[in-house]
Amino acid sequence: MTDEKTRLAELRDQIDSIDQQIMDLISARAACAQEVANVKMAANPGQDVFFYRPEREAQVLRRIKEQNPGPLADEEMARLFREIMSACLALEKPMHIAFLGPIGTFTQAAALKHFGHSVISVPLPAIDAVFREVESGAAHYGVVPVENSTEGMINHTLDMFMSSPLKICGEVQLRIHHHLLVSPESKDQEITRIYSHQQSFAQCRQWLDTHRYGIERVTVSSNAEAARRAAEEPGTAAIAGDMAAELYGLEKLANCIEDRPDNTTRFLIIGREEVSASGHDKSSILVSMRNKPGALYQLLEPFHRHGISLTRIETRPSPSGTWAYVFYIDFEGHVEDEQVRKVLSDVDEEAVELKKLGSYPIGVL
Ligand SMILES: O=C(O)C(=O)C[C@]1(C(=O)O)C=C[C@@H](O)C=C1
Repeated sequence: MTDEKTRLAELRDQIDSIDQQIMDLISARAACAQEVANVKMAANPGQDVFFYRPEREAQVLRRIKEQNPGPLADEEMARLFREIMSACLALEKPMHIAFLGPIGTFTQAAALKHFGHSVISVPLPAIDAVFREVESGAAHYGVVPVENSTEGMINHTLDMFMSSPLKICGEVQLRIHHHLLVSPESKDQEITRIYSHQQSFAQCRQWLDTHRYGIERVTVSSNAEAARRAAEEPGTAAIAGDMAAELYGLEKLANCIEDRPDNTTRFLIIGREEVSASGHDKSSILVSMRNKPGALYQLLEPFHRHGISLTRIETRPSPSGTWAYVFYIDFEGHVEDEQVRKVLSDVDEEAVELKKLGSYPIGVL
């Protein structure tokens, strides 16, 4: 044998033996998770058992990122553990996750990034349908988009919280890369029409005006639907992401055409229960104030006084009357924290209505 062959054979023997150890350890971990499920069921006989623990998952993934010795990148190591935990949770209870579909959307990519690939993901046609599926108990959790770094808030999602009893259980951010996609048959043809979702057109406006000026742009209900049409109609293209391209066998005419290279969408995980503190959390509330001078100051002043950082404030028209407003506020901390408790009590005194939408771990992945 040559030196190369000898050395490769040695290294591959080492890899085989390490793989065996990894497998034994993953199996031991999975058996532990099964036992955790037994303990949870025994402690809550006849009740709804919450097998998925977002705060615990966030703590596990944070520790992995902190203690990762390399050479794998922290994100890569966390992704591997994300999948191990996903498989362990599926052993405890297979999770049904509703998401804004159809399959191949960025929301599905966000759902899989957050929960891993061992969940059953259920596509639904609209944001309110995702809420209803979780409210009725048909799905354990739901995933909906809430804001994009280029285009701003997704108002439909914010407005759903005014009437829904659901809680926010988590958040996940996804870098959004859009491509100009065509079917292999259309690759050498003239493109006369481009399909996409209205948000994606907005995120690629400058690129389209510069590189495909004058071509008809047709808005459809999702990027995946755009990809489906481009796959079926010769001479058309779609703006969509990698998942949709793969699903419909499309090729890239142009790669990463979003106007801002940091284009990111934030998604919320919605569920029926409150999440305990993970040590690095965020909270969301909806507040309506009396329409009087200084109302906004009165609302924000307690946050300053108690040293709580706001991460977002949005104004939405109130369903209760013309020119009345509801504020949607995200801030750092958990409702179990002393300072947050004080802020919320001060805000509650001044507000017409205060609705706590949930405290949840700040996205780890
Ligand atoms: O710690 C638990 O409660 C578990 O169920 C175990 C485990 C894990 O695999 O680490 C699995 C699912 C939960 O979402 C969190 C953690």
